[in-house]
Amino acid sequence: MRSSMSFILKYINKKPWFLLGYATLFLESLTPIIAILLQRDLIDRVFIDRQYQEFSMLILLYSIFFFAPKLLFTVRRVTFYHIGYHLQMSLTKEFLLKVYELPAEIFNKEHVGKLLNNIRNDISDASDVAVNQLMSESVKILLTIIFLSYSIAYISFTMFLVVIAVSVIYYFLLHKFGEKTKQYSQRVREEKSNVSVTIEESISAVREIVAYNRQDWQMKNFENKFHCYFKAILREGLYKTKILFVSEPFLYGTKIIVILFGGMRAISNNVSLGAFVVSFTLVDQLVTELGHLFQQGLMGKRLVASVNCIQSVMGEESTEFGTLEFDSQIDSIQFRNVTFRYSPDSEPILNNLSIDFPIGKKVALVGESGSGKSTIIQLLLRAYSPEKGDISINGVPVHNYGEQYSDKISVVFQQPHFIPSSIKENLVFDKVYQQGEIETICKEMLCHDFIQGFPKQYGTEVGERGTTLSGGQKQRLALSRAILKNTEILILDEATSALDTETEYRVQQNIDKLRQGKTTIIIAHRMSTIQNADFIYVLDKGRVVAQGTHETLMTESLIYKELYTFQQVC
Ligand SMILES: Nc1ncnc2c1ncn2[C@@H]1O[C@H](COP(=O)(O)OP(=O)(O)OP(=O)(O)O)[C@@H](O)[C@H]1O
Repeated sequence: MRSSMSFILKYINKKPWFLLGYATLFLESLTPIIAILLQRDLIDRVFIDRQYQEFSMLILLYSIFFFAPKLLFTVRRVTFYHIGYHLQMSLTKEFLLKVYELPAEIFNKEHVGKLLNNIRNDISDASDVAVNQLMSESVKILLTIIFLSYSIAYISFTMFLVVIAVSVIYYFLLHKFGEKTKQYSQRVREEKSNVSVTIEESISAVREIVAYNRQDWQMKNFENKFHCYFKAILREGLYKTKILFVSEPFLYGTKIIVILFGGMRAISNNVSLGAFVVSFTLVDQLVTELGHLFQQGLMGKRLVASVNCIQSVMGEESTEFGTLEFDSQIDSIQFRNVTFRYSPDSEPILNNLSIDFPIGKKVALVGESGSGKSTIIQLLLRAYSPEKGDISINGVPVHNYGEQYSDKISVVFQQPHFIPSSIKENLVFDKVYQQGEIETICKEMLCHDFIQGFPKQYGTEVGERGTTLSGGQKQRLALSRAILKNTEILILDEATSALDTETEYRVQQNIDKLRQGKTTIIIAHRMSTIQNADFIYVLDKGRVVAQGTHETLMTESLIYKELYTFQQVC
């Protein structure tokens, strides 16, 4: 638990707030005990010794010390919530930054739903348990236990020894039950995460599920996952009940011992009636607080489980990029003898592949589905590293460049993503462009008219994944975004596949005009899209099998000719 706490502490940036929090917490722990101790004077001096003149003063003091903790509790809560929310925010930010740095293969292993679950549940759970429970509530309980023990020792040392014995036994119980509790908690987390993943998938694939009438199958799938989650919760609950079965009788047994022991001493006049009543109240309170501390100990195990889940992502190795400045113009893009596979036990996708992308030209990659075209793009975007060979720009391995690398390349995929914000925001991101500049590009990409057709025009909100737009509209918007960025390299990976042939032709013409003299790499199954490229690479099973212009390939490459003629026939 110590390592989990030190992990959390790294992200707390509101340390001065602790001062206020702990000052109120100190007073909040002390004041109720003073209120209890005042009861002894109330009984012994007012009721037994009949000093009635002290009655009103003692009642006033009692009321103050009785009500003060309620006020202090509110101040403490607000203070620690403040710390907790800031912790949650900085931890989430760090988590997201880490996700951006992760190598692409993580997203194959770790489901996006799982990552979302980390953000939604584990981070908020860890922040809440660490700050509001362990740093606040546990410290308050510990302080209360110390004050109570001191007060008990002051009244009766023998009772204090009983209390010590109870504490020691509690400590061993916690040790015995703690590890198992952590395991049950972890299991609940995993099952909950599986349920989240299933829900996330059900919603993302809603169209396919309805179209294929798979609702019942999906519900069954969800039921199975939920059943496992429920079973995990049940097991955790049963275990918690088992803990209560052991700890509760032990608590009540202690109270009975104190009544017996204290009562006998009061009967034999060894302690005053007031001292007996107060010491019993103190012990009663102490035993309750020990029970709370025990629960906090189990909470600590919950924290460890949450932190473990967060660390499983935060602990992953980030993709290592260099820091090399990238100010110069691009004059070469080379793949040299590149071999690549997605996982060590699978077949290579690219086989000793060498490509020189001509600079300032429109270059196309064609080949059958699965021949490795998109993989080449992923490697150029540095999402993966090759197993063998080099990928370099201006003779420097691409991984050596720093952040400026991404300013050199823009990319449009077949299914572009948008942030839930306005069309304009999605076009510019954090860059500043004149409205006229944006509109000119949008006109060229044939999306200005449909944007103007929306009631809020460029201020129209697009939902997550651009749900308010059609497939073709999304692609044209994504093209505008990329063209606006005006990078030295533009990659279009099936970027116009959702457009009808005529619109695609017009958009392509305009891209060619705007990208004159700049490097554009294009992948498309529709041969008419790539036909006018300056240079075409034909791929087959991860190798370049032919290269040249459309005219030369039609005479020299059987594969290319077949791809072309087949589409003409269809
Ligand atoms: N993330 C991935 N993890 C594992 N295998 C992958 C991954 N992406 C692609 N592959 C595999 O790599 C091979 C090449 O895929 P790639 O997407 O590069 O081909 P492509 O030529 O672009 O195909 P298409 O024209 O259908 O888009 C395929 O066999 C595919 O199954």
